[in-house]
Amino acid sequence: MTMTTTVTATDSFIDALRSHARRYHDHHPFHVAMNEGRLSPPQIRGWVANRFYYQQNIPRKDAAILSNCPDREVRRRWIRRIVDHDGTVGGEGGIEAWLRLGEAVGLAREEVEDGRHVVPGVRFAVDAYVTFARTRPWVEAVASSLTELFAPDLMAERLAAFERYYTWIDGSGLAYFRARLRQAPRDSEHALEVVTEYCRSAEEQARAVAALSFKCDVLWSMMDAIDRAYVE
Ligand SMILES: O=C(O)c1cc(C(=O)O)c2c(n1)C(=O)C(=O)c1cc(C(=O)O)[nH]c1-2
Repeated sequence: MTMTTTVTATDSFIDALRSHARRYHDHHPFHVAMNEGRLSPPQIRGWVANRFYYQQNIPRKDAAILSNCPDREVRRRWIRRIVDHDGTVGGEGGIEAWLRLGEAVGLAREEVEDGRHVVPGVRFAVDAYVTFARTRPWVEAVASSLTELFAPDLMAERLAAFERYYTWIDGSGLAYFRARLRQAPRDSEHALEVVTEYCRSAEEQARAVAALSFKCDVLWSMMDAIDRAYVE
């Protein structure tokens, strides 16, 4: 009886999390235009340069989670995310791969790294995500990473769109997205294990769901700011 009740509560919790797919940024008009091949080279460049600010800050966000997390088993797996983005030596890691994407779309490394193209709304949204991870309970920060449940479908669609429509971009520049196709499912599976383990009460589960809503807002706000700067 207790068992059945627990399973049902966990299932509806997972459903509530997964239902956020509806609010994911793949539905944003800018992403829709990107995946339909309707963006110009300057618009693609604007997106790549702005998204770099997100990439740059993901390891700091994950380090904030590590610093707040008392569970050694969780830390052992979570630390992998930082290594994935930073690499361990020069020339490796997701941030480097994103810089190469920048080069492939015609942006000099320096102009991506120094953030000169980053618009205020993107900076504000990314900073809010890092602050959330620093200041909220670590399990909520883990829950906020669960947008990655929805990322692989978008990555696959994006890869196909780039190969089909944006043939002016050298295919080697897309390595970042290929790597995320493997990493995102592994990461989101772990994050889902953690939140289902730690969020048992209705209140804890509601806070996890709210954290994921917040993160959907972060991603959506970034797209709004990019859209405003390069499309409208
Ligand atoms: O391009 C995208 O649409 C997209 C979305 C997300 C996401 O859903 O948060 C991430 C990424 N990419 C990504 O590359 C990445 O490394 C990443 C880390 C995280 C996170 O919250 O910890 N999300 C994402």
